[in-house]
Amino acid sequence: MPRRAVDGPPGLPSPPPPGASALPPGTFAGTVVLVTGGGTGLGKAVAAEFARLGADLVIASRKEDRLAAARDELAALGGRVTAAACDIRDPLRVAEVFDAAEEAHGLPDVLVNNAAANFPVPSEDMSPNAWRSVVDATLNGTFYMTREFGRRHLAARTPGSVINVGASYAWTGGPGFAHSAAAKAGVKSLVESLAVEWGPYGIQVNGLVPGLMPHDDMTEDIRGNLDRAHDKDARQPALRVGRPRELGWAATFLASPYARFITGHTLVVDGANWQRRALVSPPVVTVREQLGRGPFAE
Ligand SMILES: CCCCCCCCCCC/C=C/C(=O)SCCNC(=O)CCNC(=O)[C@H](O)C(C)(C)COP(=O)(O)OP(=O)(O)OC[C@H]1O[C@@H](n2cnc3c(N)ncnc32)[C@H](O)[C@@H]1OP(=O)(O)O
Ligand SMILES: NC(=O)C1=CN([C@@H]2O[C@H](COP(=O)(O)OP(=O)(O)OC[C@H]3O[C@@H](n4cnc5c(N)ncnc54)[C@H](OP(=O)(O)O)[C@@H]3O)[C@@H](O)[C@H]2O)C=CC1
Repeated sequence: MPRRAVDGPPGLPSPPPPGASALPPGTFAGTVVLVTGGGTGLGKAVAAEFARLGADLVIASRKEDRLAAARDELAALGGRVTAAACDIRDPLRVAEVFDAAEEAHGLPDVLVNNAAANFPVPSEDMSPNAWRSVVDATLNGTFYMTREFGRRHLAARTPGSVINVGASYAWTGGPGFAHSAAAKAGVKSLVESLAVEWGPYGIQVNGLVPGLMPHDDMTEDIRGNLDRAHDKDARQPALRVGRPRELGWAATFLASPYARFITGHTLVVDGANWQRRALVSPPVVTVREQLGRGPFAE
């Protein structure tokens, strides 16, 4: 397949079509993959790529209706799929999800910590509970899931692979998303700590960062702000946004036998958008203005 038509548009080429897999058929046969937030958006896209390669799935999040719909969609790709309702901010519920997974399929071999909470808000408007809500789901929930996975594998003396979905503002900071950026920085740090702690036990821990990958499940808050940023493709060095399946292919690679020596690494799938820096940038627009908010009033 040519990478680009001779007279095609500039920018990075389009990816293969939906339904294509990045690895040999059956790469994950006999493997169980647990994806948090696997009922929507990028989590569902990641789960789908594992299913196409033969994995059984456990998808976990809070809303049972969305989980049930996704379970049926994912099961149509071949494997067995269990949906587990769970708020990952509750460590007891997290343990119960692993119990349910073990009962239905055996201990998951792969954990994808994809669930997160986020909304744009100027920091001066953010309530303590808003901060807590986002950090609790994004950082604490990721730790509770990872801890449970690690403890069970250490006890069973079995190898495993953890993939933590991050965001590039873990490195750069995220004006308008201070809670999420701080939490994602913590998630990235967890990858680096736990890869070293658990390498001796055969457990890989990697990070995976999507660039802008719009999808139909985006929350109203995020979608609303995205819709205001017209011409999204032209604002990326790739001259296009990412496709959720591109994250799925990267996740399957990181968890595959072909990546056994990769751990403690965070792979960014964003067409180099986060490295876009200039000494003279576009004029500063405050977060309040970007969000269409009036002057701060206590
Ligand atoms: C500025 C530039 C814009 C550019 C746009 C580009 C966008 C690209 C972003 C790319 C990065 C994306 C990263 C992601 O993480 S996307 C994942 C997003 N998905 C989700 O968040 C799904 C789950 N989310 C939720 O369930 C909810 O949205 C919520 C996070 C709010 C959690 O729900 P929960 O039930 O736990 O919480 P509450 O509803 O009780 O609220 C808790 C407190 O938070 C306050 N809150 C809620 N929303 C807002 C808001 N929009 N602004 C300010 N404050 C908010 C709420 O009032 C509660 O606080 P109080 O008790 O003090 O009132
Ligand atoms: N889309 C993008 O462009 C980008 C996304 N990301 C990251 O990708 C990941 C997926 O995002 P995306 O698919 O876009 O967003 P979604 O809003 O579609 O996914 C978030 C998922 O997390 C679940 N979730 C949220 N809170 C909890 C909780 N407390 N307990 C259990 N599950 C929870 C939600 O399910 P439920 O409501 O049922 O609980 C939902 O399925 C996130 O980590 C996000 O930070 C990073 C950069 C860019």
